[in-house]
Amino acid sequence: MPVITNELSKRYRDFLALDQVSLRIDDGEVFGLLGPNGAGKSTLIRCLLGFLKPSSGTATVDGLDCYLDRVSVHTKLSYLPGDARMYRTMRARSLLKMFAGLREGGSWKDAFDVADRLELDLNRWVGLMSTGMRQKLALAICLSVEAPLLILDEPTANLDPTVRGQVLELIKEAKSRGQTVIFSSHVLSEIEDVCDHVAILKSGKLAFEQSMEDLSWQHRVRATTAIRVADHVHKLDSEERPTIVQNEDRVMIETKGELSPVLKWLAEMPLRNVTVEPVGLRSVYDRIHSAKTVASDRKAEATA
Ligand SMILES: Nc1ncnc2c1ncn2[C@@H]1O[C@H](COP(=O)(O)OP(=O)(O)OP(=O)(O)O)[C@@H](O)[C@H]1O
Repeated sequence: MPVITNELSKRYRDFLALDQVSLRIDDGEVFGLLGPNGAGKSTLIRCLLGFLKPSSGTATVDGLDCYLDRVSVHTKLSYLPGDARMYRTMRARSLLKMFAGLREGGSWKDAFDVADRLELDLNRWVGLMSTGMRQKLALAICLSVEAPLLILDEPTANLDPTVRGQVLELIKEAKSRGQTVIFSSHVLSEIEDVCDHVAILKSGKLAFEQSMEDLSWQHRVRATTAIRVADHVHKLDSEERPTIVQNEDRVMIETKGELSPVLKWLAEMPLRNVTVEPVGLRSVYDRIHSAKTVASDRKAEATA
Protein backbone atom coordinates (compact mmCIF):
# COMPACT_ATOMS: atom_id res chain seq x y z
CA MET A 1 0.00 0.00 0.00
CA PRO A 2 2.10 2.98 -1.20
CA VAL A 3 1.99 6.11 0.95
CA ILE A 4 3.20 9.33 -0.65
CA THR A 5 3.54 12.84 0.69
CA ASN A 6 4.31 15.64 -1.71
CA GLU A 7 5.69 18.86 -0.22
CA LEU A 8 3.35 18.35 2.74
CA SER A 9 3.19 21.29 5.14
CA LYS A 10 1.12 21.84 8.27
CA ARG A 11 0.87 25.14 10.08
CA TYR A 12 -0.70 25.54 13.53
CA ARG A 13 -1.61 29.26 13.46
CA ASP A 14 1.80 30.93 12.98
CA PHE A 15 3.82 27.84 13.75
CA LEU A 16 5.07 25.66 10.92
CA ALA A 17 5.08 22.12 12.35
CA LEU A 18 5.66 20.36 9.03
CA ASP A 19 7.61 22.00 6.23
CA GLN A 20 7.34 20.64 2.67
CA VAL A 21 7.93 17.00 3.53
CA SER A 22 8.08 14.69 0.51
CA LEU A 23 8.23 10.96 1.22
CA ARG A 24 7.51 7.75 -0.63
CA ILE A 25 6.76 4.60 1.36
CA ASP A 26 6.54 1.53 -0.82
CA ASP A 27 4.10 -1.32 -0.57
CA GLY A 28 5.13 -3.89 2.06
CA GLU A 29 7.85 -1.71 3.55
CA VAL A 30 8.50 -1.07 7.25
CA PHE A 31 9.19 2.65 7.47
CA GLY A 32 10.65 4.26 10.58
CA LEU A 33 10.07 7.88 11.53
CA LEU A 34 12.62 9.40 13.87
CA GLY A 35 13.07 12.87 15.29
CA PRO A 36 13.34 14.63 18.63
CA ASN A 37 10.33 15.77 20.65
CA GLY A 38 8.35 18.27 18.63
CA ALA A 39 9.99 17.40 15.29
CA GLY A 40 6.60 16.83 13.62
CA LYS A 41 6.25 13.03 13.59
CA SER A 42 2.74 12.93 15.09
CA THR A 43 1.68 15.84 12.90
CA LEU A 44 2.81 13.90 9.83
CA ILE A 45 0.97 10.80 11.04
CA ARG A 46 -2.20 12.81 11.73
CA CYS A 47 -2.02 14.25 8.21
CA LEU A 48 -1.78 10.70 6.81
CA LEU A 49 -4.88 9.80 8.81
CA GLY A 50 -6.78 12.83 7.51
CA PHE A 51 -7.29 14.14 11.06
CA LEU A 52 -5.45 17.30 10.02
CA LYS A 53 -5.97 19.26 6.82
CA PRO A 54 -2.61 20.04 5.20
CA SER A 55 -1.78 23.74 4.94
CA SER A 56 -0.25 22.92 1.57
CA GLY A 57 0.94 19.87 -0.34
CA THR A 58 -0.70 16.47 -0.43
CA ALA A 59 -0.62 13.07 1.23
CA THR A 60 -2.02 9.93 -0.38
CA VAL A 61 -2.53 6.32 0.66
CA ASP A 62 -2.91 3.95 -2.27
CA GLY A 63 -3.66 6.94 -4.49
CA LEU A 64 -6.44 8.26 -2.20
CA ASP A 65 -6.11 11.75 -0.75
CA CYS A 66 -5.61 11.34 3.01
CA TYR A 67 -7.80 14.32 3.87
CA LEU A 68 -10.45 14.40 1.15
CA ASP A 69 -10.90 10.60 0.98
CA ARG A 70 -10.22 9.93 4.66
CA VAL A 71 -13.21 7.61 5.18
CA SER A 72 -11.95 5.28 2.43
CA VAL A 73 -8.38 5.63 3.67
CA HIS A 74 -9.47 4.54 7.16
CA THR A 75 -10.82 1.24 5.79
CA LYS A 76 -7.27 0.42 4.64
CA LEU A 77 -5.39 1.04 7.85
CA SER A 78 -5.07 0.29 11.51
CA TYR A 79 -3.76 3.11 13.72
CA LEU A 80 -2.13 3.15 17.12
CA PRO A 81 -2.29 6.69 18.56
CA GLY A 82 0.47 7.98 20.76
CA ASP A 83 -2.03 8.60 23.55
CA ALA A 84 -4.66 5.88 23.09
CA ARG A 85 -7.68 6.60 25.28
CA MET A 86 -10.05 3.76 26.07
CA TYR A 87 -13.23 3.15 28.01
CA ARG A 88 -12.03 2.88 31.58
CA THR A 89 -15.17 1.20 32.93
CA MET A 90 -14.79 -1.94 30.79
CA ARG A 91 -12.71 -5.02 31.36
CA ALA A 92 -9.89 -5.54 28.83
CA ARG A 93 -11.52 -8.68 27.43
CA SER A 94 -14.84 -6.93 26.69
CA LEU A 95 -13.03 -3.97 25.15
CA LEU A 96 -11.10 -6.21 22.73
CA LYS A 97 -14.36 -7.94 21.74
CA MET A 98 -16.05 -4.59 21.22
CA PHE A 99 -13.27 -3.28 18.95
CA ALA A 100 -13.14 -6.54 16.97
CA GLY A 101 -16.89 -6.25 16.41
CA LEU A 102 -16.53 -2.70 15.05
CA ARG A 103 -14.30 -3.73 12.18
CA GLU A 104 -15.29 -5.81 9.18
CA GLY A 105 -13.29 -9.04 9.42
CA GLY A 106 -12.23 -8.14 12.98
CA SER A 107 -11.30 -11.17 15.10
CA TRP A 108 -11.40 -11.04 18.89
CA LYS A 109 -9.50 -14.35 18.92
CA ASP A 110 -6.60 -12.71 17.07
CA ALA A 111 -6.76 -9.76 19.48
CA PHE A 112 -6.69 -12.18 22.46
CA ASP A 113 -3.66 -13.94 20.91
CA VAL A 114 -1.76 -10.66 20.56
CA ALA A 115 -2.70 -9.71 24.15
CA ASP A 116 -1.43 -13.11 25.30
CA ARG A 117 1.91 -12.60 23.52
CA LEU A 118 2.21 -9.22 25.21
CA GLU A 119 1.50 -10.89 28.58
CA LEU A 120 -1.60 -8.82 29.25
CA ASP A 121 -4.13 -9.94 31.87
CA LEU A 122 -7.48 -9.47 30.13
CA ASN A 123 -9.51 -9.71 33.35
CA ARG A 124 -8.36 -6.27 34.47
CA TRP A 125 -10.56 -3.18 34.43
CA VAL A 126 -9.12 -0.73 31.92
CA GLY A 127 -9.34 2.13 34.43
CA LEU A 128 -7.17 0.22 36.90
CA MET A 129 -4.45 -0.66 34.40
CA SER A 130 -0.96 0.83 34.42
CA THR A 131 0.14 3.01 31.48
CA GLY A 132 2.14 0.12 29.99
CA MET A 133 -0.82 -2.28 30.33
CA ARG A 134 -3.09 0.17 28.49
CA GLN A 135 -0.43 0.46 25.79
CA LYS A 136 -0.47 -3.34 25.43
CA LEU A 137 -4.26 -3.27 25.16
CA ALA A 138 -4.13 -0.62 22.43
CA LEU A 139 -1.49 -2.69 20.61
CA ALA A 140 -3.67 -5.81 20.80
CA ILE A 141 -6.54 -3.85 19.20
CA CYS A 142 -4.32 -2.36 16.51
CA LEU A 143 -1.96 -5.21 15.59
CA SER A 144 -4.66 -7.90 15.37
CA VAL A 145 -6.22 -6.13 12.38
CA GLU A 146 -5.07 -7.40 8.98
CA ALA A 147 -5.31 -3.98 7.35
CA PRO A 148 -2.89 -3.37 4.46
CA LEU A 149 -1.38 -0.40 6.32
CA LEU A 150 -0.38 -0.14 9.99
CA ILE A 151 0.42 3.31 11.37
CA LEU A 152 1.92 3.15 14.84
CA ASP A 153 2.79 6.26 16.84
CA GLU A 154 5.52 5.19 19.29
CA PRO A 155 4.30 1.61 19.66
CA THR A 156 6.90 0.62 22.24
CA ALA A 157 6.55 3.64 24.53
CA ASN A 158 6.03 2.64 28.20
CA LEU A 159 6.82 -1.03 27.60
CA ASP A 160 9.43 -3.15 29.33
CA PRO A 161 12.30 -4.57 27.21
CA THR A 162 10.81 -8.07 26.84
CA VAL A 163 7.48 -6.76 25.61
CA ARG A 164 9.24 -4.28 23.31
CA GLY A 165 10.91 -7.27 21.67
CA GLN A 166 7.50 -8.92 21.21
CA VAL A 167 6.10 -5.78 19.57
CA LEU A 168 9.03 -5.71 17.13
CA GLU A 169 8.39 -9.39 16.35
CA LEU A 170 4.72 -8.59 15.65
CA ILE A 171 5.81 -5.80 13.30
CA LYS A 172 8.13 -8.21 11.45
CA GLU A 173 5.27 -10.71 11.17
CA ALA A 174 3.01 -7.96 9.77
CA LYS A 175 5.67 -7.26 7.13
CA SER A 176 5.93 -10.95 6.25
CA ARG A 177 2.14 -10.96 5.68
CA GLY A 178 2.65 -8.09 3.21
CA GLN A 179 1.37 -5.29 5.45
CA THR A 180 3.01 -1.88 5.09
CA VAL A 181 4.05 -0.44 8.46
CA ILE A 182 4.87 3.15 9.37
CA PHE A 183 6.02 3.71 12.91
CA SER A 184 7.57 6.49 14.92
CA SER A 185 10.04 5.85 17.69
CA HIS A 186 12.74 7.45 19.79
CA VAL A 187 14.68 4.18 20.00
CA LEU A 188 17.28 4.00 17.21
CA SER A 189 18.02 0.30 17.74
CA GLU A 190 14.36 -0.56 17.09
CA ILE A 191 14.43 1.27 13.79
CA GLU A 192 17.69 -0.48 12.85
CA ASP A 193 16.21 -3.83 13.86
CA VAL A 194 12.96 -3.81 11.88
CA CYS A 195 12.88 -1.01 9.33
CA ASP A 196 13.60 -1.14 5.60
CA HIS A 197 13.70 2.61 5.38
CA VAL A 198 14.22 5.46 7.81
CA ALA A 199 13.37 9.15 7.77
CA ILE A 200 14.52 11.71 10.31
CA LEU A 201 12.49 14.86 10.85
CA LYS A 202 14.09 17.93 12.30
CA SER A 203 12.12 21.08 13.09
CA GLY A 204 9.35 19.97 10.74
CA LYS A 205 11.67 19.32 7.80
CA LEU A 206 12.80 16.05 6.32
CA ALA A 207 16.45 16.04 7.38
CA PHE A 208 17.42 12.53 6.29
CA GLU A 209 15.92 9.64 4.39
CA GLN A 210 17.63 6.42 3.39
CA SER A 211 17.13 2.70 3.07
CA MET A 212 18.70 0.72 5.91
CA GLU A 213 20.43 -1.38 3.25
CA ASP A 214 22.23 1.68 1.85
CA LEU A 215 23.06 2.89 5.34
CA SER A 216 24.59 -0.46 6.25
CA TRP A 217 27.18 -0.03 3.45
CA GLN A 218 28.50 3.23 4.85
CA HIS A 219 31.66 3.14 6.96
CA ARG A 220 33.86 5.67 8.69
CA VAL A 221 37.63 5.35 8.67
CA ARG A 222 39.70 7.42 11.11
CA ALA A 223 43.48 7.70 10.97
CA THR A 224 46.44 9.98 11.53
CA THR A 225 48.74 10.90 8.66
CA ALA A 226 51.32 13.46 7.58
CA ILE A 227 49.89 13.75 4.03
CA ARG A 228 46.76 15.53 2.70
CA VAL A 229 44.48 12.58 1.87
CA ALA A 230 42.18 14.63 -0.39
CA ASP A 231 45.13 15.21 -2.79
CA HIS A 232 45.06 11.48 -3.62
CA VAL A 233 41.30 10.97 -4.04
CA HIS A 234 41.55 11.30 -7.85
CA LYS A 235 42.96 7.73 -7.85
CA LEU A 236 39.44 6.45 -7.04
CA ASP A 237 36.59 6.24 -9.55
CA SER A 238 34.27 9.20 -9.03
CA GLU A 239 31.39 7.06 -7.70
CA GLU A 240 33.71 5.46 -5.11
CA ARG A 241 35.05 8.75 -3.72
CA PRO A 242 34.38 9.17 -0.01
CA THR A 243 33.79 12.29 2.05
CA ILE A 244 37.09 13.41 3.59
CA VAL A 245 37.42 15.70 6.59
CA GLN A 246 40.99 16.42 7.62
CA ASN A 247 42.18 18.51 10.54
CA GLU A 248 45.97 18.74 10.50
CA ASP A 249 47.22 15.14 10.90
CA ARG A 250 43.80 13.68 11.82
CA VAL A 251 41.58 12.49 8.99
CA MET A 252 38.04 11.09 8.87
CA ILE A 253 36.89 9.36 5.71
CA GLU A 254 33.24 8.40 5.22
CA THR A 255 32.38 5.93 2.47
CA LYS A 256 29.15 6.17 0.50
CA GLY A 257 29.07 2.63 -0.86
CA GLU A 258 31.34 -0.40 -0.81
CA LEU A 259 34.22 -0.22 1.63
CA SER A 260 36.77 -2.43 -0.18
CA PRO A 261 37.91 -0.01 -2.97
CA VAL A 262 38.45 2.69 -0.35
CA LEU A 263 40.45 0.32 1.87
CA LYS A 264 42.63 -0.69 -1.11
CA TRP A 265 43.23 2.99 -1.88
CA LEU A 266 44.05 3.78 1.76
CA ALA A 267 46.43 0.82 1.98
CA GLU A 268 48.81 2.71 -0.33
CA MET A 269 48.99 5.70 2.02
CA PRO A 270 51.17 6.28 5.10
CA LEU A 271 48.41 6.05 7.72
CA ARG A 272 48.66 5.30 11.44
CA ASN A 273 46.09 4.52 14.15
CA VAL A 274 43.51 3.36 11.61
CA THR A 275 40.01 2.47 12.84
CA VAL A 276 37.04 1.39 10.71
CA GLU A 277 33.44 1.43 11.96
CA PRO A 278 29.96 1.33 10.43
CA VAL A 279 28.39 4.81 10.24
CA GLY A 280 25.13 3.54 11.81
CA LEU A 281 21.95 5.39 12.60
CA ARG A 282 23.24 6.76 15.90
CA SER A 283 25.93 8.93 14.31
CA VAL A 284 23.61 10.06 11.50
CA TYR A 285 21.02 11.05 14.10
CA ASP A 286 23.57 12.81 16.32
CA ARG A 287 25.03 14.69 13.36
CA ILE A 288 21.60 15.91 12.23
CA HIS A 289 20.58 17.01 15.70
CA SER A 290 23.84 18.57 16.78
CA ALA A 291 22.62 21.90 15.34
CA LYS A 292 20.89 24.10 17.93
CA THR A 293 17.51 24.77 16.23
CA VAL A 294 14.71 23.20 18.23
CA ALA A 295 10.95 23.48 17.84
CA SER A 296 10.57 25.61 20.97
CA ASP A 297 12.99 28.20 19.54
CA ARG A 298 10.93 28.35 16.34
CA LYS A 299 7.74 28.69 18.34
CA ALA A 300 9.23 31.59 20.27
CA GLU A 301 10.27 33.18 16.97
CA ALA A 302 6.79 32.61 15.54
CA THR A 303 5.05 34.26 18.47
CA ALA A 304 7.61 37.06 18.94
N1 LIG B 1 -2.69 21.46 17.92
C1 LIG B 1 -1.53 22.10 17.98
N2 LIG B 1 -1.48 23.44 18.06
C2 LIG B 1 -0.30 24.10 18.08
N3 LIG B 1 0.92 23.49 18.03
C3 LIG B 1 0.91 22.17 17.93
C4 LIG B 1 -0.29 21.39 17.91
N4 LIG B 1 0.05 20.08 17.81
C5 LIG B 1 1.40 20.04 17.79
N5 LIG B 1 1.91 21.28 17.86
C6 LIG B 1 3.34 21.64 17.83
O1 LIG B 1 3.88 21.15 16.61
C7 LIG B 1 5.21 20.64 16.82
C8 LIG B 1 5.26 19.20 16.32
O2 LIG B 1 4.50 18.42 17.23
P1 LIG B 1 4.37 16.84 17.02
O3 LIG B 1 3.43 16.34 18.07
O4 LIG B 1 4.04 16.55 15.61
O5 LIG B 1 5.87 16.37 17.32
P2 LIG B 1 6.47 14.90 17.53
O6 LIG B 1 7.65 14.78 16.64
O7 LIG B 1 5.41 13.88 17.39
O8 LIG B 1 6.95 15.00 19.04
P3 LIG B 1 7.05 13.87 20.20
O9 LIG B 1 8.24 13.01 19.86
O10 LIG B 1 7.28 14.67 21.42
O11 LIG B 1 5.76 13.11 20.23
C9 LIG B 1 5.49 20.80 18.31
O12 LIG B 1 6.24 21.99 18.51
C10 LIG B 1 4.11 20.95 18.93
O13 LIG B 1 4.15 21.77 20.10
